[in-house]
Amino acid sequence: VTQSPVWRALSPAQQDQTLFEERHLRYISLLGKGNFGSVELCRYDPLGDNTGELVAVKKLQPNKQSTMEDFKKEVNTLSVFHCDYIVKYKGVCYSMGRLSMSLVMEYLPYGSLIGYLDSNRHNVNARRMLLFASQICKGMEYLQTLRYVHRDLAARNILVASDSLVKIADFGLTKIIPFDKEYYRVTQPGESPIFWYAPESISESRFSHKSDVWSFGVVLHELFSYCDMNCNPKRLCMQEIGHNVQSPSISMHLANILKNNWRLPAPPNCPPTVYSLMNECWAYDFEERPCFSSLGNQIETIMQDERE
Ligand SMILES: N#CCCn1cc(-c2nc(Nc3ccc(C4CCNCC4)cc3)nc3c2CCN3)cn1
Repeated sequence: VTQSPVWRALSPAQQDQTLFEERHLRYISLLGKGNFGSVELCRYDPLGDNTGELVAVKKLQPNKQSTMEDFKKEVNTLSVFHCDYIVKYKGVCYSMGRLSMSLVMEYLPYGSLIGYLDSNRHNVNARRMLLFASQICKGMEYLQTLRYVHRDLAARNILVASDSLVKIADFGLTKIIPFDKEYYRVTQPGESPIFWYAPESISESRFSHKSDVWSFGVVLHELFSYCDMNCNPKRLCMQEIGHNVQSPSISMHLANILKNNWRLPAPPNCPPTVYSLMNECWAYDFEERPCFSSLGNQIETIMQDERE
């Protein structure tokens, strides 16, 4: 279509396929809400005949946590990624005369890993979980080649494209590591998902590919727990810390129990090889943690054994 005479007649702005006109975005339903804003299911229907494509539109809720500046960074970050295991950027939609903007992405029909595993627990076996884990690994390996740290790797931010494909989403907290350092130090830790954080991230706000590896270990735990809310990482950590402990000393208590070598317990029926992989990711010293490429190889090996 982009070489037809009709197309050639359009102006460059009209040919820009990453620009979505608000008047053609038809709201269908709410897909997710967070401290970032909200994600809506819309149909982009310029012909007005319901033949348009379904898209996921993330609208920014400017609040104390996330500003328009952060949102623009998130849009720019996502727009440079081209990877089968990272949710696809489609473009932006400006409204109120460029005063507000929305991020348009591919719509993944099965939602987040949390809802999917909870409702498909009987037909998702260890092999399929390892397939998902290896895809997340490949996505993280790709991010690492571009020097990005995700900083919010968690099952809630993994989306399910089909019964055999998951993708990493939500790059609201993603940072690029400066060329002369091996880590990123955050100044203003907002709403921090500390139960997915490595010890050095909790106590020094220090983030690196190795802190993403720690979070990947927690995602493995969520996977093999079928994202059961009764044994999610936050609940298990709070049980250990003591439910009566209040913020902000929770992070200090969490840092302490991790320093004393407490770790999340093995999920029920979790293969011992998978639990030891989690514990490799949870090495206290970040230099001892495996890199994503070695994690990917180990997962492939375990998948072979699971097949036999
Ligand atoms: N990550 C992150 C946190 C923010 N967030 C992202 C999305 C998102 N959801 C989908 N798809 C989606 C979502 C839910 C359902 C159902 C599940 C059953 N209950 C009813 C709803 C179905 C399909 N596709 C996306 C996105 C972003 C790009 N493409 C939602 N929240």
